[in-house]
Amino acid sequence: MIEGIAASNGVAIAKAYELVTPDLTYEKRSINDPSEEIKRLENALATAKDELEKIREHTRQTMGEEHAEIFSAHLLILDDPEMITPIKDKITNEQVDAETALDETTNSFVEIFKNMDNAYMRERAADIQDVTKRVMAHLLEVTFPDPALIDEEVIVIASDLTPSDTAQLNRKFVQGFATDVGGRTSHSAIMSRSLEIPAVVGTKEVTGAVKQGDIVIVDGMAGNVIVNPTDEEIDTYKKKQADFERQQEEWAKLKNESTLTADNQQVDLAANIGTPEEADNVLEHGGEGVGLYRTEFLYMGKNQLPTEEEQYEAYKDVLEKMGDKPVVVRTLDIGGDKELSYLDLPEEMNPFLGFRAIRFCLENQSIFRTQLRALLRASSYGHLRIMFPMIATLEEFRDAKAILLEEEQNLKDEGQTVADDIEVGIMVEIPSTAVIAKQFAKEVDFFSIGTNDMIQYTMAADRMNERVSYLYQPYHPAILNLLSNVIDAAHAEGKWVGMCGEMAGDATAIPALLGLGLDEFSMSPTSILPARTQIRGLSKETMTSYKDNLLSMGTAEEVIEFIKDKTE
Ligand SMILES: C=C(OP(=O)(O)O)C(=O)O
Ligand SMILES: [Mg+2]
Repeated sequence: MIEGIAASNGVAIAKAYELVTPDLTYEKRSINDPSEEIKRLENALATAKDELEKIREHTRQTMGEEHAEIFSAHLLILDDPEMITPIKDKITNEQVDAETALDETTNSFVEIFKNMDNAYMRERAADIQDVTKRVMAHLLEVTFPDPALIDEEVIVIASDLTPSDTAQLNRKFVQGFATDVGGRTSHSAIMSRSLEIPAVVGTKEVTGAVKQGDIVIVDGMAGNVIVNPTDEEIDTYKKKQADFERQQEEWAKLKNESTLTADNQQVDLAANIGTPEEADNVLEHGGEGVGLYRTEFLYMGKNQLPTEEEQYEAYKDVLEKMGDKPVVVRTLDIGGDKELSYLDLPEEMNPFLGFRAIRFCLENQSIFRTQLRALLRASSYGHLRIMFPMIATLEEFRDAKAILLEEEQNLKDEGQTVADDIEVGIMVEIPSTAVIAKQFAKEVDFFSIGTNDMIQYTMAADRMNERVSYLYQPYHPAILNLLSNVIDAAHAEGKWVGMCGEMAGDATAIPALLGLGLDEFSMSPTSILPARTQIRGLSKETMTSYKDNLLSMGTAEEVIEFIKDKTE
């Protein structure tokens, strides 16, 4: 049994599918028979084309035309004589092997494209690199894994899964996944919860311990992975799986109830989503709104920026689905573990502390303005709230809001309708903002606390790094004091406070958050009904009476003990 971090509830039992990037190193060779090498190259190109066509078709069916386009771009490269002829010429003229000719030729194209003063051409560089890897794998006769092509029930085993790998996983076949690295709040873990795929992350060793085809059990509740289980173990976990399903049926009975505490105080339970389709999940799980729509996923899994029209359609779709329930849309929060290869931003030493989110948007105003226009145009189709991510200073908020107001005016001048009740708020995820929440509260309409980042910045413990995960402590008194400061500051100005970090759905944290006065809890859709069940059993008045005790404790352990003791 391998222990890791429980990332997404449920139990899965299936064959292992190893998702590993193959070793693509090769030795440069001189050759005698260029025609033989050219034949090898042509075969590799043909296999790559075949695969790309299948992937394109699969993506078109599962994710739509727009996402399939990237593969059409890849296919064009493989058919482009300006790319392929120089590779063949190099084999013939320099008498080198196909691997060397492919690598050196494509590298020189990548270098040229990367340095062009044109975003479109820079995007082509990333495409060339992607297809080259696939062709190279076929030349070297190593397997190139394609998560999108999985067509039998498996558990995906990987060192790490990027958010875009995770987005490609097909829920019908992928029963669960387990990774070496990552934490509960890394974005692949968050996505596994929205896809409702049981997952264990941060095991440090699962890729070493599991071979392709081994039978694997993933227990996403306990955070365990069992490799090649005995029949007895399989029976035990099948029972656990059935218990979990029964429990879900119990929770489902509260789907249409409002969220009231035992002493009749109301709180709002909203959900976090990454795609418009997930809005259906929110309603299915009884969500009272969307507390965080992470729009960056609209920008991922493709090879260029989404247009204003594409964004408008996506926002309108979510707003219409949610009807009069509020939808908090967060503007682009790119950076950290969410990369956009086509923007070709320079690598940074500390991406989580780097050029990301609102910092990027204020410097790339045309990208930001396009998003704001799409949002404003969609605003009349539902109940929209706009939220800026990673706000560290008041100036950032003022600048972002000024741009929003300018775009609103521009649209009105063009004769477009814009809703007149859009609240504008910020994520509180940087300690500087939490500390001076009082000053911010005078200017914003609401706060949503992003504990995923706030904890990593307060504790100086990378949320993705399993080696420091022991320091990533949601219940640390420093965190509780920051939360309390933000909530009190907002309430003093008559503003509401939500939380859209993963802590909002955490059963140990919920009693404390209720006591600190949090108004809105936004979580993975699947956490809503268990949270509602729990909150109906808690008295807000009693929890509030524990506030001073909680804030004056010395360690996270003491906080956990105290909460357990008071809620058992
Ligand atoms: C909700 C948050 O944003 P993200 O997880 O997307 O960084 C957060 O930081 O808590
Ligand atoms: Mg964040």
